[in-house]
Amino acid sequence: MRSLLHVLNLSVQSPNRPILHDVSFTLESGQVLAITGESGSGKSTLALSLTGLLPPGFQTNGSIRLEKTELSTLSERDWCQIRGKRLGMVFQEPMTALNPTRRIGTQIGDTFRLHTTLSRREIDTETRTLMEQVGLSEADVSKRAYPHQLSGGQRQRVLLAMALACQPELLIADEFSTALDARTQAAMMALVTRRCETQGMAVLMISHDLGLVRRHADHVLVMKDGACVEQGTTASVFNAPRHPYTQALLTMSLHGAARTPLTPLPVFTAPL
Ligand SMILES: Nc1ncnc2c1ncn2[C@@H]1O[C@H](COP(=O)(O)OP(=O)(O)OP(=O)(O)O)[C@@H](O)[C@H]1O
Repeated sequence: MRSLLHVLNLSVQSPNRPILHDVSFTLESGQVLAITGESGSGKSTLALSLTGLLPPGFQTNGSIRLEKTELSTLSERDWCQIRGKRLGMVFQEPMTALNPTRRIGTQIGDTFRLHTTLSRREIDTETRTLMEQVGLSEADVSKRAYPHQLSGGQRQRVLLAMALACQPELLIADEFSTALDARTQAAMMALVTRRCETQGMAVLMISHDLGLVRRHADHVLVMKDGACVEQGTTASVFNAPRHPYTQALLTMSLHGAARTPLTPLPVFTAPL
């Protein structure tokens, strides 16, 4: 296994105040790292820093290295070569990530058009295969459909297809399965895990769902107030949490109370 992502002393400052403080971790290829912590602890800010998508006016310090590429100083032009190709992303709200005016097949195909030299026919075949892999069979969803014709879960599947299209080295998934039903969530995670095993893809998943984290992550990093309070293998963090905050999170989760104080309930988008 090779070391893929190195984050060293990453700090992020919004125009008003510091948000992340000296966050450091590494992620190896083929491994799943879960970032967890309560609402407002900085998980999404971390995901945005790793994808070069922080809002204007935010400043970062420290290093984010994807193998030999330093990401923290990349120009927007260079980012376009990395996002969608070496780095796949799936975020929480599929409707904002998809273009409402373009058919879903076209949007999946765009990823191939942008990053590969595949012919039109090959892109068509790849798009169909990917749609099947994420559970969007032709019988249920046409690739000619528009995002608004899909349910929230189907839109998340489209986003996952786009993220996986170019076989990225790293997938960053921010609460992407939170709004999915248990069966769909399990199917999507199985697909992601298979990519880790067969292609060595690494996954940084952000989730407040400790059950999901325990089932799927190899390592866990716990965040509080923009800092990492604990990190380690999933077994060590769950079986012998050292930090009182981690202990409290696990206790709340055990008693089914985690969701209430940690994060608002997910918003479901009903099928149209
Ligand atoms: N665009 C922004 N401008 C200013 N502050 C922001 C912005 N986005 C996030 N923050 C602040 O940064 C802190 C961390 O927010 P972030 O969304 O990263 O937390 P989170 O752990 O992902 O929370 P959640 O689980 O609710 O998504 C919060 O205090 C938030 O108010």
